[in-house]
Amino acid sequence: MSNLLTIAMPKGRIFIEAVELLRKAGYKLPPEFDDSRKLIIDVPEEGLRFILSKPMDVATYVEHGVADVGIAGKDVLLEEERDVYELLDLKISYCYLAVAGLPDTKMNDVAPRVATKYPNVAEAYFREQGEQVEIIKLNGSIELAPIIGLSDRIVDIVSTGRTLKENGLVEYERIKDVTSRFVVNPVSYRIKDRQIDDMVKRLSEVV
Ligand SMILES: Nc1ncnc2c1ncn2[C@@H]1O[C@H](COP(=O)(O)OP(=O)(O)OP(=O)(O)O)[C@@H](O)[C@H]1O
Ligand SMILES: O=P(O)(O)OC[C@H]1O[C@H](OP(=O)(O)OP(=O)(O)O)[C@H](O)[C@@H]1O
Repeated sequence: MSNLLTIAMPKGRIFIEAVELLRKAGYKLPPEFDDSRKLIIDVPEEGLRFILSKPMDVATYVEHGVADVGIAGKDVLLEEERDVYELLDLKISYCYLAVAGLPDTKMNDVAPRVATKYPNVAEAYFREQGEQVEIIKLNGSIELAPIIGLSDRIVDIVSTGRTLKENGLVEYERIKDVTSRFVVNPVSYRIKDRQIDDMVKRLSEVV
């Protein structure tokens, strides 16, 4: 195991906010963070190794211990239920999970279909509502599904609401608020408790 604390960072929209937060917490991160294609960036002066992964994969790296800690969306943690400790709500990348569809439509009585990138979240939500639905897993552009007749409803992320609006869809129910969380591998937390507690403390002072 490396002496550096390895942190799995989500590429994409959370990345910029997460880097900003770390800098606010006093970590000196080199300019290569802001414009790089590198997937592993060591910052030995801070005792840190960053690995840059797809947002959906952060908790996988942390669960397997190849990253000690990570920053992951609550949506991903709800969907995947990984064996990681969620130590801090970083309160960045705010959005929420919602059920949406075409306006003024009812779900099909027979085998209603729900398209989503979050099959487990959607399944659990409709089960709780006592509705049996067929889940159709998509990987993006979820809003297409009801428009072209692939599904009756979608379960997806809403932030500004612009994507729903511009595609003529409306929100039916709000499922869960989502922000990014600081997650930790349980074994790393035992072995590198001092480094991890220090990071949690510094981050919690700036969230
Ligand atoms: N519109 C949004 N506004 C704010 N936060 C969002 C939004 N969409 C997603 N998020 C949050 O950001 C995380 C990463 O979303 P992003 O769209 O960058 O990932 P992705 O769709 O998995 O990546 P990619 O588009 O590269 O496949 C999500 O897990 C969620 O927590
Ligand atoms: O309410 P808004 O501010 O419009 O944001 C919501 C949109 O953002 C996300 O999509 P993303 O941009 O990640 O694209 P994707 O379709 O590839 O998932 C999400 O899946 C919605 O489509």
